[in-house]
Amino acid sequence: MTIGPDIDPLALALAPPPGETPQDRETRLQQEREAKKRSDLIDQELARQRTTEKKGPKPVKILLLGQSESGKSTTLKNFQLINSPKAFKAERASWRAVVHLNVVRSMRLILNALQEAEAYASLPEPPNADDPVYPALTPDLLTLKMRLSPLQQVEEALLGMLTPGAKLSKAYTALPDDPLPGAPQEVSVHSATPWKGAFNRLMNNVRSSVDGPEVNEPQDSREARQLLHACSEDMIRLWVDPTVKEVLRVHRLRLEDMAGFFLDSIERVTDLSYEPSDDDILKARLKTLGVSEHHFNLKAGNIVPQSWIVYDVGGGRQQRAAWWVSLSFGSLLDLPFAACDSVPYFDDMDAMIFLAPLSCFDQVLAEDETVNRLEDSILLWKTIVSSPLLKNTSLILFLNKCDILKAKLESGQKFCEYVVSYGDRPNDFENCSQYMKKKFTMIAKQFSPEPRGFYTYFTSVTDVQSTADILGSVRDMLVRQNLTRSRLV
Ligand SMILES: Nc1nc2c(ncn2[C@@H]2O[C@H](COP(=O)(O)OP(=O)(O)OP(=O)(O)O)[C@@H](O)[C@H]2O)c(=O)[nH]1
Ligand SMILES: [Mg+2]
Repeated sequence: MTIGPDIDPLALALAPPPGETPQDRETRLQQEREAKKRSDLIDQELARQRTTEKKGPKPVKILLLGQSESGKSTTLKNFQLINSPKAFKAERASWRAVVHLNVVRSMRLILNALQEAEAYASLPEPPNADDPVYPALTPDLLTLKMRLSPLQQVEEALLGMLTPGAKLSKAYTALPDDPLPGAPQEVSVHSATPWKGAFNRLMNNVRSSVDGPEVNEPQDSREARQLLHACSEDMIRLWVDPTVKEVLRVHRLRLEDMAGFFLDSIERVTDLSYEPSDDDILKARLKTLGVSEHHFNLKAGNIVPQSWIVYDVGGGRQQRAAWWVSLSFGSLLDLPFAACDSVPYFDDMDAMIFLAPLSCFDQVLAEDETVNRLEDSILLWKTIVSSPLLKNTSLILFLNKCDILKAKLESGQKFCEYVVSYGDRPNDFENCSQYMKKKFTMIAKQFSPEPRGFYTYFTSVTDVQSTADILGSVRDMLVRQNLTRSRLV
């Protein structure tokens, strides 16, 4: 057959074969229907791939876990410092307010201890044998105490500016052995409250000038800083006073071991031109409530930037109750306090960084003074590694606060008095830290439902450089892990 100009080749190709029987026709139509179905499926798959490519590859998800004050938010700050330095810098004004709140809280703890010493002194009867014996307060100290009363006003003003959602956590009152009603509490902020944004917006119109660092600063903020600056000398006098040191010793309050300690830098941090350094920001303490997610674009070597999401949670006892719900039911977002705008699931995490502060071997929980902090960390670790929901999540263990552990051991604090199983091994950092590493590793091996990636680091996450190195190797390891997983898929 020849094809002439009046013959459509397509119609010819689609035409039924000559001499087709009804049965042949049915078979042919059936085959055509199946071919169409296959073609539609391929089209759908291509469309899905195009959408996924537009959205970019699946982000790497990391969950930060650990008890309160273990260093989760400080680790997050390191992520921000490395990966979003501009945003980190832009938030300095907010962190300055937190540093100031930390100073005020330390001061109020001292004033509270002085109050107790005064109350004991005024008792008509001599105290019982096991009552604390406080030194007599000098008239000079009583005057200082009175002169520092405006600090409460500073605290209220700073809190009010940071966010109406910020509140004084009840947790602090449980710290001293016998807390007085009205003891200064720890400042916390709910992760649902965009506190840094709110404060920065307040400061938005602030511009630098030769007259002062921030001429358009809101009046409340300026007044709070001026008041704190005016109290600076009195605060220093109070902090270095030998009677105060003795009162604190009797009160068993070591402020220098507490989170957010800035009393050795009062003059610097209350200066009117003070800008917090990176180290100050890492040291500043703000208790986390709820869950928050933070997005980063990370670049490793020649690999295209990868999107990472880091989840920070509150580690207090009450906050943890919610983790258990998540470990049982999956979603963090179902929790009443969650602040995430997408739905994060524990079982969808690529890795979990668990922070166990080794230095807390001689401390008890703020929420329950019958519980040793290190023991609490070990139990928490056991529960988390046993969770079936996290069985595919790589475990990254940060044995944290190594700087404080070293200092404590060097000052003669005995590890074996608190960790009895440590026995008569040497009381030095090398041996104590390796002992704890073995303990945590054994639990991970024994209680993990399935074999999984497990990496341990000795950390001091307030140290910017060493933490940057560690987070760099965590990043490389997760990039490799993801590549291996995608090849396997
Ligand atoms: N010296 C020292 N201080 C640390 C270290 N890690 C954290 N800190 C300090 O410990 C305090 C508590 O750290 P955070 O990161 O706020 O603790 P968190 O785990 O987020 O606590 P919650 O929000 O209550 O769950 C902060 O003042 C930190 O500066 C460390 O390795 N060394
Ligand atoms: Mg936190």
